[in-house]
This record gives sequence, C-alpha cells and structure tokens, in this order.
Amino acid sequence: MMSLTDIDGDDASKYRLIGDRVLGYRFAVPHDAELYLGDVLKITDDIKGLTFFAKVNDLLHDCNFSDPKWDTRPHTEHFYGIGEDVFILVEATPLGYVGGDGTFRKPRTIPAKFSRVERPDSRDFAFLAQVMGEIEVGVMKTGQGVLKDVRVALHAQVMRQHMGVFATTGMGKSNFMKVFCASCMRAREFGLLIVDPHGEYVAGGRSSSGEATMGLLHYQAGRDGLEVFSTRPEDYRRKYHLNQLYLDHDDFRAPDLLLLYEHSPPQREVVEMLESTPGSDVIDFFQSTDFATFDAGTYTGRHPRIANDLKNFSPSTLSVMQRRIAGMMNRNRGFFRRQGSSIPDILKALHENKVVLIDIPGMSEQSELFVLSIITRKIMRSHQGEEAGGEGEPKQVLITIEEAQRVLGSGLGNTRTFREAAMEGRKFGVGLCVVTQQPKNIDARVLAQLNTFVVMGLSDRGDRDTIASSAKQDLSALDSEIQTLERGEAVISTIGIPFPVSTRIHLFEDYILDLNRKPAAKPIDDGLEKTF
Ligand SMILES: Nc1ncnc2c1ncn2[C@@H]1O[C@H](COP(=O)(O)OP(=O)(O)OP(=O)(O)O)[C@@H](O)[C@H]1O
Repeated sequence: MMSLTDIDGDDASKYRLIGDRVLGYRFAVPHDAELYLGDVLKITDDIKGLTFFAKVNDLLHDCNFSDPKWDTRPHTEHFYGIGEDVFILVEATPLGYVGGDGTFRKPRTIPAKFSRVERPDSRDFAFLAQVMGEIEVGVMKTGQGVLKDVRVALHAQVMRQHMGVFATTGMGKSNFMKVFCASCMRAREFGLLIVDPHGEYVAGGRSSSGEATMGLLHYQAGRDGLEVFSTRPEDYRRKYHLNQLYLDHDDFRAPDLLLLYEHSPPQREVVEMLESTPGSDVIDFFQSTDFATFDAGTYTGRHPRIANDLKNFSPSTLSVMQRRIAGMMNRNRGFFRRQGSSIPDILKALHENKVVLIDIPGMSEQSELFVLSIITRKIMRSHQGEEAGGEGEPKQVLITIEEAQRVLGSGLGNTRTFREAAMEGRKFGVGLCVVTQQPKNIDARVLAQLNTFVVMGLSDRGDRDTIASSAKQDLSALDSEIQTLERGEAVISTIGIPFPVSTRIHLFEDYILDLNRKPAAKPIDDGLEKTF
C-alpha cells in the first residue's frame, strides 16, 4: 500500500520515496512543491527502523500519463487536470542513516519503498551534528537556506593529513582562513602556521570588495591561542603585544636561494654542494671572498672546506651566487640578522597548539617564500628529530601555503622543502594547508595527499575536474552545486564527515563577536543564528 505522507500538516503536500538505489534516491513530490537543489530531506523507514538523510541534486517534471505530449497539447489542463498524476521527480544523494543506536553511518542500505520523506526538524540535527569535529567553520547549507543548528566543523586529527582550500578570487578565501584560524585559536588542538605578506590577518584591513575587515587580534577571548611574529615598528608591536620577527644566518640553507632565483645547472650544483653547510658559514664565505682572485689552492680565509668544495666552479658562477646572497640579505635585512632567531619561540608556540601568525606587511613575494621555506624546513627537521628521539606526545602542526601553485606546481624542481612536507610530513605530524585558485596547476601527487577539500566556487571546468578526481569522496553529483556556489559558501569533503557537506562559512566579524561573548570552553554549543 502506498503511503502518502503529509509533510507539514498540509494535506495537499505529499512526498513519497519511490526508488532507486543505495547511492541515489528518487522521490515524487507534488507538482507545485517548493524544493531547491541542495535541500536536505529526511526519509523515515518504519519497517527497518532507520532514518535516512539525503540531499536534493536534481528536480524534473514528470507524470503518469502515457501520452508523451500531454503537456504541450492545447487545453491540457482542461483534459488532464493537474492533480496527483502530475508531479516533480526529485533525485537525491544519500548522506547517511541513523539506526536504533543513534549512530550516524554511511549509506549502505536503501530505505523501504514509499518511506516517508520530510524536512528534518531540530531533533534530527543532533544526528548530523554528531559527525562533526572541533574546528568550526560554518553552518550546513540546505537549498536556499541554512540549517543553523548544524555547525560544520573539521576534525582536528585529520589536519595532519593535509587540506586544500580552493577558491576563485573574491569568493571569501581570506574570510574562511580567518574563521579557521579563530577556531584553531579556540580549540588548541594543533599548531597552525600562517605567513601573511599583506598584513591583513593581524588587525584586519580591506577585503577584496573594499569593506573594512577585522583581524585575529579582535578575537580577544582567544588571544592566548595566538602568537604573532611581526616586522612592524616597535610602537605597534608593543601596543598589541606582538613579538619581533628575526631569522638568523644559521636558519638559512643554500637551497632557499632556489625559490628566489632561476638557477643555471652549474649554479644549482653550487647550491647542492652547500646544502648541509651551516648558513652562517656560507654567508660569511661569500661575503669575505673576492672571486676575481679566488683560488681554492691558495685560499687562507675562515672556510677552507667550502673553498675546497667549490674549487671546480668558475669565478663567474661563484660571483653570481655572491650577488644573489647579497641581494637576499639586503631584501630581508628588516628581520634577517647574524645571530638571534625567533625560530625556537615559533616552534614552542606551535607545539603549544597556538596559531602562529608571521606578519610581514609590505614584504616582497620572495621574502614571503624565503620565510615560509625556512620555517617549514625547521618544523620538518624538528619533527623528524623528535620522531628519532621518540619521547613525549607527537606534536601536530599545520603549515598554510597561500598561492600554493607557486611552490607545489608540477615540474618545479626548486621547492624541495615543500614537496618533502607534502609527501612525508604526515608521518611526522606536519600537515599542509594548500590554498590556491588554480588546483589544476598543483602537482597531482600533492593533491592525492590531501584528505580535506574546501571548495569555494571554481568557475573553471578543468579546476573542478581536478578536484573531483582527487577528492576522497565522490563530488561529481555536486558539480552543479560547486558551479553555483556564492561568495562565502563552500563544499567541504573531509575524512570523518561521511558526506561532502555544503557549508555557509561564518562571516569572520560575526563569528568572533559571538566567540568573544562565550567562555573559552569547548565544545561550541550555542547557535549562531544571528550570523545569517
Ligand atoms: N562567509 C561569508 N559570509 C558573508 N560574506 C562573506 C563571506 N565570505 C566573504 N564574504 C564577503 O566577501 C568579501 C570578500 O571576501 P574575501 O576578502 O575573503 O575574498 P577573497 O576570496 O579572499 O578575495 P581575494 O582572493 O581577492 O583576496 C568580504 O568582504 C565579505 O564581505
């Protein structure tokens, strides 16, 4: 017997499940029902005692008439009427189901024929909420609206397995990153490194659409979870309790130069030869040697080993290297000095599970990559050492790489540090947060390592295909949704949440206003209704 069920007490509104398979449902709903792509619906199977959830991915007009042209004939309404034989066929993707024990599971079975289909109410949201993690980023989106009681939160322990944030410019990537940082400051589950050459994360600035924005310092209740290392003037640093950023000569290694300049094969060989030589010796050698007269056989300076290593290189190659090192020192003189480095403090803060913001406003792209490369290498070495030492709790750090196609593109031979972190980092508790507008320009081997995908509007089909083929969950059903994502919306596919979840990212300013009013305890329980 067919069971037509009222959805909200309105007799005219009848929804019923009529098929189809474990990974795709079909419902018939009245021809005038108001449903939207992305709506989340609940299917109650009273026979098996299971409650299923599914998301609408297509809507089609259909009818029970055998006349294929019934709806184009004149006076159709008069002859056929437009009653329950005319309906909308809804295609939906299952999210999962809840059994008698109240646990949310992946869809592995199918609801009984004619199971009741309705909109979930607030009691149902608890089931969806139970699959969420600790790092809150937004609320679940459904069709035109949001499920304000279902906060979307990533799982902290998945973060070491690398994440990708993919967004066309202006879609809300900076806002997402700040929300993510605020939640990390609050949760204190792992260390997060972020290098900001635009100076907008610390105290805000202007968004891409020109509005004034707030920064991480405005999240005062989470201040203990933030450590800032900055190149700003002293009075600014003192006012906001920021640390001064310093890197020293021993933090530097010759391969850092590969990121900053194009190198010819012999120049590259010089770099490789000096790879494990302490940076202070390399810098001192190049600063104190005259390559017009350099001869390794007669060299009497402070670095005979380096002189001997470089004896077969031409003076012109060595002069180019000398100029580059001088250029690198000059460009970074605001924070790069002979002795005294912030690296131990940066590592300490990361290992205290803080967000570490490296604030270098107005610095060139080369300086940004220089800093990021040095800190990434230091984190990797420290974690590899710890692994060897084997004592204490393994530390977990996530390193943000913005415009990641610069250093994780395919065929780039100059970015070994980042590649090593992408390929081996997770063994040592080092994850990468790869942020890019151009996923198709990221090395496929790196994409294959990502276990969390945050997709914020990608208009390019090639980019979407790249993401769909790399994500661990099937995103093909969401292609049309990804195409139509609006600013501030994302589809998130991550381990721990059994379905790709459409999310309305919190607006940072509203989110921290709310967080500032709450005690710092976790988990975050209250609704964020006023945000949207
Ligand atoms: N989740 C959101 N909710 C509401 N508005 C948002 C959201 N995300 C972004 N916006 C709006 O969009 C504007 C642009 O966002 P944002 O600066 O984060 O974009 P972007 O992708 O980082 O841009 P660009 O790549 O050019 O820096 C913001 O000023 C904000 O008003």
